Amino acid sequence: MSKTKQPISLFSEWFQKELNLTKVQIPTAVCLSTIGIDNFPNARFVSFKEIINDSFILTGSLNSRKGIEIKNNDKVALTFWWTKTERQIRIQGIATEINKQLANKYFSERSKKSKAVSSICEQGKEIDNMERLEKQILRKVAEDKNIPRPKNWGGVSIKPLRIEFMEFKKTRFHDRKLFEFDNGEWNMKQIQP
Ligand SMILES: Cc1cc2nc3c(=O)[nH]c(=O)nc-3n(C[C@H](O)[C@H](O)[C@H](O)COP(=O)(O)O)c2cc1C
Repeated sequence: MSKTKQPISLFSEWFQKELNLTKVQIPTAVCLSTIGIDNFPNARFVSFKEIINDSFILTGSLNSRKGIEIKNNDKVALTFWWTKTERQIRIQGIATEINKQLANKYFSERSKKSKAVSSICEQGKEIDNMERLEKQILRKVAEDKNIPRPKNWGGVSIKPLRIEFMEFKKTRFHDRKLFEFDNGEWNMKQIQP
């Protein structure tokens, strides 16, 4: 193993390059994998917000399936695939809940419609009456006042322990750099494609 460039700055560099080139609607999409209560892995796309203190921030409902799974097991994975630069980034790390102030900040940046959906819906629960639920959301949007952050809406900060950067090559001899955090520092090894 050799010491090398810090992976967080490499991530930011790669992300910025993709953002400069891509035209996709949600370039921040990332696959979040959790370990289910039933031990099945469970994956879904979410939106990557930003890096704070070398950790990756995501937001959403805390008592949905992903929230419950993270509370039960804080080991998670993130997988990015960027089509313009043909790069994949795989991250494994430990998730912790972000504080209320930060959750308030992210919630305040959401559109009124998103705020209304988050405050009315219990993400993942079965719908008894679709029409009633939609009406409740519309009523909430129409109310001429600020919608406060529901207690069950927040975010997680994922502290990475392993980050793999893969550059896809037409030759199939893909470039793979695996960074592992050990004893307070990052080590890198080049791994076979
Ligand atoms: C591109 C994309 C971005 C998404 N962003 C988020 C997000 O930032 N937060 C979130 O809770 N759900 C987001 N979702 C919805 C999730 O995929 C998922 O349906 C929801 O979080 C419920 O997952 P759960 O039942 O595992 O908790 C996004 C979906 C897509 C396709």
